[in-house]
Amino acid sequence: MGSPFLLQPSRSLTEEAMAAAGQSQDDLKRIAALRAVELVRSGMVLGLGTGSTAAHALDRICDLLRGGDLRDIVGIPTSEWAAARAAAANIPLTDLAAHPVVDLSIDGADKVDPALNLVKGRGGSLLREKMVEGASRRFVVIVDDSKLVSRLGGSGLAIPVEVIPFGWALTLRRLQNLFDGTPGFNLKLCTASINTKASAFTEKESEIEPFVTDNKNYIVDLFFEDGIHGDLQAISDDLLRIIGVVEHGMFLGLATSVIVARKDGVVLMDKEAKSNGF
Ligand SMILES: O=C[C@H](O)[C@H](O)[C@H](O)COP(=O)(O)O
Repeated sequence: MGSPFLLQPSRSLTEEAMAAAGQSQDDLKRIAALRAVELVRSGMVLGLGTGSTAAHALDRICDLLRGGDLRDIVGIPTSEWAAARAAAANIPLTDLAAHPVVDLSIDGADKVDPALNLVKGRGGSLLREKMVEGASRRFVVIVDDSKLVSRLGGSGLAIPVEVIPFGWALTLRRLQNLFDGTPGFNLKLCTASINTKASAFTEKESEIEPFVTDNKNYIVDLFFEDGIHGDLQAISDDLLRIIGVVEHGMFLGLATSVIVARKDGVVLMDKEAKSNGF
């Protein structure tokens, strides 16, 4: 990994641990975000993440631009939310057509497993996130330690799958069939379309139908009582083979590092060394 991306602690671990003690979850998100933004250099093409943790990174980038510590940044937003937030912060925006290679993406995650596989998309923008972060030389994930899991798909949190409204009932049945017989498996469709925070879930097709009336894609949630067992890549391939499925929220092998803010300090997980205290 090249030196521009080397994570150097800005303060001692002890000092950071003291600062983190007694902090709220949002404070921990901010701490992780600030550490990630230390990797941003003038002139970079940045992937701008979505969600409450990424918001702290955007705010910090904005402050650095305002203070003249960063210059010539262009950002590729991973959602309409990120675009609006970046525009308000005067971060110039671009897209993957103009910049097919992104220097650095910084984004939160819903869950992170020990191999740095992620679940993302609970904020409703998994497709754009996967496109931008998949095109990034480096993808740094920022989380508080509540996001760490031993296995994806458990902890009462679903794997979101984006589907198109056309033929939705057939797509749902195909998804159901894929995991038929999997212990603890349950499937629900969010009663909110893509790019909106899910507000309710339902399993009954009669309740789903009224919501599938526009041309927006929808999120189907796959619940696994005890997490996903088995080969995640094979499951990903099976999901993407279902016609009507656009993308899913498992981000496998995309994160280059994860910055975890805990009450006792900040931990870096990266591909070379799975869990380095720093
Ligand atoms: O679609 C949303 C994104 O994947 C978010 O990065 C993810 O949901 C984490 O969000 P937050 O930082 O708000 O917990």
